[in-house]
Amino acid sequence: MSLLYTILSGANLKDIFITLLSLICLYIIRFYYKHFTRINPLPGPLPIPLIGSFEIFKNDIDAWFYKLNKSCEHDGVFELNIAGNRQIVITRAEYVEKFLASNSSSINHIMRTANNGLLDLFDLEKKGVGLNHDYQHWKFNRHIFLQAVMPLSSTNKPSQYVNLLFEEMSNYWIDLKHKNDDSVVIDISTWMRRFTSDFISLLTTGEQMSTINYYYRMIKNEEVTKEMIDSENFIESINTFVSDNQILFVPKILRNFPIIKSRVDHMLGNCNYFYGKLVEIVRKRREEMKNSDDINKFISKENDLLTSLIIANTQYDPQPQKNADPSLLRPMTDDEIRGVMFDAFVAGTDTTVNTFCFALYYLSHNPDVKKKLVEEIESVFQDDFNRPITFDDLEKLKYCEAVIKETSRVRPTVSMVSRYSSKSDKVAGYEWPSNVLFILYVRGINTNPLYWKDPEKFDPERFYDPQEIENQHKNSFSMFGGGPRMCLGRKIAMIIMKTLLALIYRKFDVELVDMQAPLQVETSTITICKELNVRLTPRKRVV
Ligand code: HEM
Repeated sequence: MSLLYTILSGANLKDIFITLLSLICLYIIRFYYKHFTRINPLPGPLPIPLIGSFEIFKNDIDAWFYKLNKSCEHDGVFELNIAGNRQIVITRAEYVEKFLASNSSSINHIMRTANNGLLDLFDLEKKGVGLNHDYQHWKFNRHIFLQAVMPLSSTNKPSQYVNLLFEEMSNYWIDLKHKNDDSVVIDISTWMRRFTSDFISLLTTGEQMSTINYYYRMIKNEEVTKEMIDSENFIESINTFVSDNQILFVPKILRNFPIIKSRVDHMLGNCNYFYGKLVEIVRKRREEMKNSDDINKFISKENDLLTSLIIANTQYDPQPQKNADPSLLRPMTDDEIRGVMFDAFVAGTDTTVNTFCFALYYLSHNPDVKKKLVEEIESVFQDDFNRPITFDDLEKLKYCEAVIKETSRVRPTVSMVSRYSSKSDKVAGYEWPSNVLFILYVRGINTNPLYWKDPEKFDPERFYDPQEIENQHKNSFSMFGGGPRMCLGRKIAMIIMKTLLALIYRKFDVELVDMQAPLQVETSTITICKELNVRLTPRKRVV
């Protein structure tokens, strides 16, 4: 330090300027030297030092990927540079087996990111599941999360919650309709964001937040309680995290650059608030359990996620694991539970909202598909259009499931899945060293004409007609990823979306307010439906 001071104090401004300029030039020369001598050069835009491509500052990264994918003519692999990191983008089904298989071939690519960004600053490097970069911690958290969530996925509970919340929400919609008009116009994406937050809250804690109620009261200009405001702030913090989480991957060296610093600081404040709330919830439940005079009531496979996480590997665990790896057999700490709860809220809310909104959009643009869906719903519920939808009903809603899958094919909410290699490996026909970031461009594969006829056409028969299902190319469709990092909430997500689609089309005629308007989307790590205005008209027989 003192040497630097001596040099600087003896130098004039011009010398400092020349030195700085020389250093920058050297850095640029080194950057491009490394770029042009890189291993396995692939087509892709020329990167800018430190930044990579300016497109990362745009709101819809997916639109950029989609365009690049087309211009690379479906060669199956191209490359990009984002924030100084080289990324190999895969768009062929044949090449993704290595990452998405459930066998040992995917073990070389188990991490999701390079971890040269700010994960540790946000205390995510060793926490939770989704962004966890520490193999042992990830394995433990994933094991316990899976153990807690899977039993719930085969009970009636998730459908019950959807029925309950839909009843509340649809009553508000009916109340909001104009007196002289039968219908109501709403931005369904805003309502559904609250719906899924209230749902995940019920699923994880057994307690409902009040965000649907808050939103209704805001529209009606009615008084809101402190509890409602707290719920709203809580979901606001989830939205902030989801919409700006690319900031976690900014290289450490850029952390204090002017615009980046304010975004990082804002996100830090947001995460601290979010973590604080979650820890509060965990501690409160522990306290309730400790003070309960009947601890046995907590020993159930139908527990909410939080209770299951607390009792996992304790004497109260209803499904003690005997043969598992010993490192997986300890109880979780409060901080670990907080990390997993964080994942449930972040990974479970926006993904589901957006897939649901996209389904409404495509159904409105495809009246024949909508007709077939409504016919299926009518055939399952016959004349009883008001009874709650059960887990058993969902089994019969096969076309409904095909609609959801087709929606995710043409417009996946998670359009990119990443993997970071820990060992050298052959991928997409090239030999790669370790520490390479691969992006499986799901939307590119899902709409690749090599595997799909008329790929842009919305046609749920692809997932309904047994012949079409039989002819599907392996790995040509992925909605929930695959292999050891496959989505942990996939079963619950399907339950929510099927129940919701059946409930809404059973009760309302759903139309887009503006059929000419394109989908309003924005992609950070997931594709978000920013707004979707629909007109809901109660179906005659149920009013
Ligand atoms: C339509 C709804 C959903 C979609 C499309 C979706 C999609 C995905 C995808 C593509 C991944 C990455 C998988 C991979 O890397 O191979 C993922 C991971 C994950 N999802 Fe979901 N998801 C949805 C709903 C949910 C829900 C409701 C939950 C929780 C209740 C959830 C929890 C998770 C978790 C914890 C991970 C991280 C797994 C890991 O890294 O090991 N997801 N999801």
